[in-house]
Amino acid sequence: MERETRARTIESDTASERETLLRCVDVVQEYRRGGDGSFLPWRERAGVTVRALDGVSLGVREGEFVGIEGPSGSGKSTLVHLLAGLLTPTSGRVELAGVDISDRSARERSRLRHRNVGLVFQRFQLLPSLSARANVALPLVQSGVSKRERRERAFDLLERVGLGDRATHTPGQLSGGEQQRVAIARALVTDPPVLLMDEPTGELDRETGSNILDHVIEFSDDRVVVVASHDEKVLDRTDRRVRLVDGRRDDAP
Ligand SMILES: Nc1ncnc2c1ncn2[C@@H]1O[C@H](COP(=O)(O)OP(=O)(O)OP(=O)(O)O)[C@@H](O)[C@H]1O
Repeated sequence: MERETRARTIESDTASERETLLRCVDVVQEYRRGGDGSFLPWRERAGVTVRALDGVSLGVREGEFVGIEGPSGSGKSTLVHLLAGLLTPTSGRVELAGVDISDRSARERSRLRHRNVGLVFQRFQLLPSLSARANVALPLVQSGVSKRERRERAFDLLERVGLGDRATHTPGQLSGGEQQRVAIARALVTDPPVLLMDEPTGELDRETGSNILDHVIEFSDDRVVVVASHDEKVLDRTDRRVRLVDGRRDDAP
């Protein structure tokens, strides 16, 4: 469906008809230097926090394709990681598919993420020893889908991103753009209600990037898609943009 038509359809729905599948309220995210909580030399212990997000709120309804824009270091990736439950906020609340995940254990967040979220990262995070098809099928193993169905669904997704003839190649035999397309196919294979992407088109040429976005837009019709990007061609195709500057929203929410 064309962007304009979709935007009108969404506007004409009432709030109660379209569920807010993703929400964060007043989230603050601070990192210690070293970020992962690793040991710090005593001299560095004082004043070592970086406030990456400073009171950000956002709600995304099903059917919406939302872009997150902002300068480098403004907190875009951090927000995507929080919405995916890969991080828990220093303060504030994150809800995924109606569940408050802010204080859930890592295991529970992982379970909710697996059920609800497809993720595409800046670096593709494919397993180097597996074929493209096995990489795409991987999330289905955890879901208990039969081997035959896994292969079929993975192959179907690879065809949709234009890589049907590369199904048996390993990531090392694929270009950066092809690996990115494998990563996008893997994010879609479980048919998740929420798709989160961090700079998904960085490695893609204009035409391939545009084709991939066509798939994503089709996919977003009754789901949530959030994309963090510097790419105007991507942001132009979203329903709305959220702008971050220094960890705060700089648009009119
Ligand atoms: N693991 C970490 N440990 C410490 N600081 C971090 C960590 N991750 C991000 N930061 C800091 O948090 C701030 C926001 O980073 P983030 O990666 O979210 O920004 P971004 O908008 O995605 O940037 P880019 O567009 O360059 O990818 C930056 O100041 C960054 O240096």
